[in-house]
Amino acid sequence: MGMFQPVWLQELIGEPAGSRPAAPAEPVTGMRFVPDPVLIAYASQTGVAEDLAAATHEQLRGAGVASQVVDFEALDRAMLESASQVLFLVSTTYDGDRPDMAETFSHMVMVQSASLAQLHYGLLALGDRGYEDFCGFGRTLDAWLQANGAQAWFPRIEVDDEDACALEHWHAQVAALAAPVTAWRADALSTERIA
Ligand SMILES: Cc1cc2nc3c(=O)[nH]c(=O)nc-3n(C[C@H](O)[C@H](O)[C@H](O)COP(=O)(O)O)c2cc1C
Repeated sequence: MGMFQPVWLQELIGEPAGSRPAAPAEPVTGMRFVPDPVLIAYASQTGVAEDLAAATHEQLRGAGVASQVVDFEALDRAMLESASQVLFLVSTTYDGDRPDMAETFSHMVMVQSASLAQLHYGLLALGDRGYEDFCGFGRTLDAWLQANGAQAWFPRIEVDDEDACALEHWHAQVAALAAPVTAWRADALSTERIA
């Protein structure tokens, strides 16, 4: 085979190991929302995750991204299997347990498998390092999502006692996901003006 293979052929036949320098690992997809509405799902015991879900909803509204807030009481497998992008905000209570509003979801949905290969998500896990099982429910939920094929946009963000840095990191990640949407809309608008 000559040196100048078309790219599609190189991809088809592959290349011997070590024939080109290792490329940096790339995420499965870009860090961006697609133009579907974003589902914001929260599980909260004392209201912190609920308030953060509302703040995230406002943030997306400001960025021109449609979103819908739902609590874990209303969340079911069918909703997740038909969603393309979800932001989860969940706390841990009792001894590393889920909030009460996530009880049915835990017992009915998380004990089974689901088809979540189409799902991209971000997860904010609220907890307190003073408890033995830090962010227990957030970690269990994350493991279940991944085991069922869902793809995280970024590693789970864990929040110790409402730590401001971790919360800033969450909002920055949401802004990064929304930025291309905002840029795309601005671009479409300017194209319309020119036309
Ligand atoms: C009774 C009680 C039990 C808790 N148990 C845990 C726990 O096991 N692990 C943990 O990481 N955080 C635990 N926390 C901390 C909460 O997860 C944290 O305060 C969180 O911000 C609460 O969010 P929420 O208001 O949305 O429920 C507990 C808090 C309370 C009041």
